[in-house]
Amino acid sequence: MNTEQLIEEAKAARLKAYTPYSNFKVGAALLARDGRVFHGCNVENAAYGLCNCAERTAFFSAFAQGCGPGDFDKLVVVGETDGPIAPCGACRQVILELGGNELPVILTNLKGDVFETTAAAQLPNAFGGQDLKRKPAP
Ligand SMILES: O=c1ccn([C@H]2C[C@H](O)[C@@H](CO)O2)c(=O)[nH]1
Ligand SMILES: [Zn+2]
Repeated sequence: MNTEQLIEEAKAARLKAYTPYSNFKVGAALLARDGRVFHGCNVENAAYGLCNCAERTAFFSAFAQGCGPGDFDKLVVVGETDGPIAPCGACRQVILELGGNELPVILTNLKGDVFETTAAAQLPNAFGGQDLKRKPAP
């Protein structure tokens, strides 16, 4: 599956978004190394803090269907933004740990603007599992 096809998958995922509060629909398509494509969309809730973004929905769906960390080739995210969508900080954290440093991340919009980056580039100086072992000796 090429990037253009994965962008179409992300647009299809976006149509499944549940956004009665923001009316801001986002779609994600996550390509696994084995060729499977996992859709993600944002799913909102009247308790606003429980809203889940498209990016995290895609990763959590992939894990629920047997994928593990680093099992992915590419992530596409599409929003209805003026320029390419910018993932929130929570998603950048999850994309980095579950997708791995080098995961290509394609950010786009409905007009066809595209920004190609990587998981690590989207979250400099990230907190990670390694930091949990960096406590000073008591
Ligand atoms: O990259 C993004 C940015 C925002 N949202 C969602 C969260 C919320 O449902 C709505 C408005 O922030 O858009 C995503 O799903 N992905
Ligand atoms: Zn997010």
